[in-house]
Amino acid sequence: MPRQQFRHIPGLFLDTDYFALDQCSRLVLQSLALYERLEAAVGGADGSLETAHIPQPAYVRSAEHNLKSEEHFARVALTEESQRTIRCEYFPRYGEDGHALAYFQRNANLPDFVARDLVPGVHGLVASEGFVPPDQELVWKLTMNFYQRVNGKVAGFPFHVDIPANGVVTMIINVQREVLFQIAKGDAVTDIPLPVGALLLLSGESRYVWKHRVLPADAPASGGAGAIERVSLVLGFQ
Ligand SMILES: O=C(O)CCC(=O)C(=O)O
Ligand SMILES: [Fe+2]
Repeated sequence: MPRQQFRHIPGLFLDTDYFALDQCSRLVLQSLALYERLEAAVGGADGSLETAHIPQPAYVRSAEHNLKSEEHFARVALTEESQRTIRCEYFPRYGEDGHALAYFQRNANLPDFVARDLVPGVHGLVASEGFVPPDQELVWKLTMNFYQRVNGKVAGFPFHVDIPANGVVTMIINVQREVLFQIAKGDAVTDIPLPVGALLLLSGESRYVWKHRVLPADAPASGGAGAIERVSLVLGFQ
């Protein structure tokens, strides 16, 4: 991994070109197809959404006055190849307008394309980097983030710490659009631009103590309201 480290941010690693552009395009198409299936499954049925409490450390909550701890989700079952049923929690609006999130827990619930095209390489990476022994079986968690155009911008993700259930190590795979990622502890904020194809790995202090966010990005001139303008895939393991 031709990785970058950040001397003052323990546990953070960046590979700016983990995936080639054609691999990213494929992952975007596969993610968008899945998004259509999630939306079709919930069918605008706000009434049937359940409530989840998303724990955040007190220092994140007090700094982000508008941060809600309650989010609404639907349990969605999807049929993959070979009639395999996978289940996820789908949050049609996670925190802010224009952000939808699907959360897949455990290997048996990973979408086919993620299990086939993403996890083996990422498993190899974390093993070769010494985060896990080579033969250790890992339990994977996947968050798919879908960001829409809102008021001329591509929606972002406000400051947060990834919830413990996401895994001991979390990795953001940026597949569609360059964005500005920021990571902060106290008042010290570090800007990290993520190009398409980047993999950013958060472990240790950077994962559990520092908070991070993705800023809204400039939206392209063309493009309809409601279109997904950015997808990110976040993998974690336990
Ligand atoms: O969309 C991104 O790049 C960041 C996503 C993120 O921080 C998360 O899913 O926890
Ligand atoms: Fe995050």
